[in-house]
Amino acid sequence: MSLFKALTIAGSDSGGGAGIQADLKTFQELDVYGMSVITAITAQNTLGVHAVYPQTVESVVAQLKAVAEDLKPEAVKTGMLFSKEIIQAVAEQIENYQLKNLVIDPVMIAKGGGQLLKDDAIDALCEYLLPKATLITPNLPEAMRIADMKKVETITDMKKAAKRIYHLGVKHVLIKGGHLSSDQKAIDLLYDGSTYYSVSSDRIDTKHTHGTGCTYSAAITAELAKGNELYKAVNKAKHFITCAIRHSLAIGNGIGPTNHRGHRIENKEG
Ligand SMILES: Nc1ncnc2c1ncn2[C@@H]1O[C@H](COP(=O)(O)OP(=O)(O)OP(=O)(O)O)[C@@H](O)[C@H]1O
Ligand SMILES: Cc1ncc(COP(=O)(O)O)c(N)n1
Repeated sequence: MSLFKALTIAGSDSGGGAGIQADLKTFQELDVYGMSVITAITAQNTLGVHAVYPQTVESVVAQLKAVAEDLKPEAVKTGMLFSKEIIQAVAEQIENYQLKNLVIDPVMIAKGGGQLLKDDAIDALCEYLLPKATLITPNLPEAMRIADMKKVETITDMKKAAKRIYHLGVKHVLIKGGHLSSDQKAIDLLYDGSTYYSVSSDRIDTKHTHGTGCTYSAAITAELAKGNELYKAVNKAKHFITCAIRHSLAIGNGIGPTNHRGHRIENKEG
């Protein structure tokens, strides 16, 4: 049996619910061998981000070279990238090693508060990384910033933002609807430059949604690593994240994490 490999380039969440930790748990659950390049260490728990310690560009490049030269991932995702210097270095190495199936989760602000991408880094993300990517997965506030719109709050806004982001050079845009009003389903909108696809689930009534975006983009990356085409990978990942939210964990005193074993519980695998 083939063993597929996926790489996450992201920040560490000491609380284990988001970032590198969520990504590696997701890869493991989906039977994909996981590797990591750590861009920043955060001191974080369910209540928020206490401190951010960015890695040097030298450290990020060394980690990426070590993985790319030996282990050769079939798919790669980026999460917290923090600065324009790190973004530029990551983009150069992705080009250098011709890494394919690139998924960008443009993480900006943590759910509990805490800036994970500097304001002056958004332009670098658009200029250097988007043209190399198979998919970008912004939530509504991130879509608003990247599309340079005043608001993204409705499905109509999401369609307009997706088109604007597509024209920055990325192959597909998936705008996540977790932040839509709470009486609406959890509708995500996928756009490939010609057609809009709705990827939807019932909205689950829980406050424990720490790491939903990281887990979702990691699941898409794992499914791409296994050779699934994009639309199928997104649909499989939507099932994975919905199970993870339905069985999310009420641990800590704030916003608890999703449960990466949720899909097993629903399949009665224990
Ligand atoms: N309450 C919910 N019930 C069901 N699905 C949800 C809920 N909240 C979010 N989702 C889904 O979870 C996925 C992640 O979307 P979301 O908008 O929460 O991302 P995000 O804000 O980037 O997450 P985070 O910043 O917490 O990592 C999407 O598929 C979204 O529709
Ligand atoms: C290292 C890291 N990466 C990403 C997130 C976003 O996740 P959330 O918005 O659920 O806090 C985070 N909190 N920490």
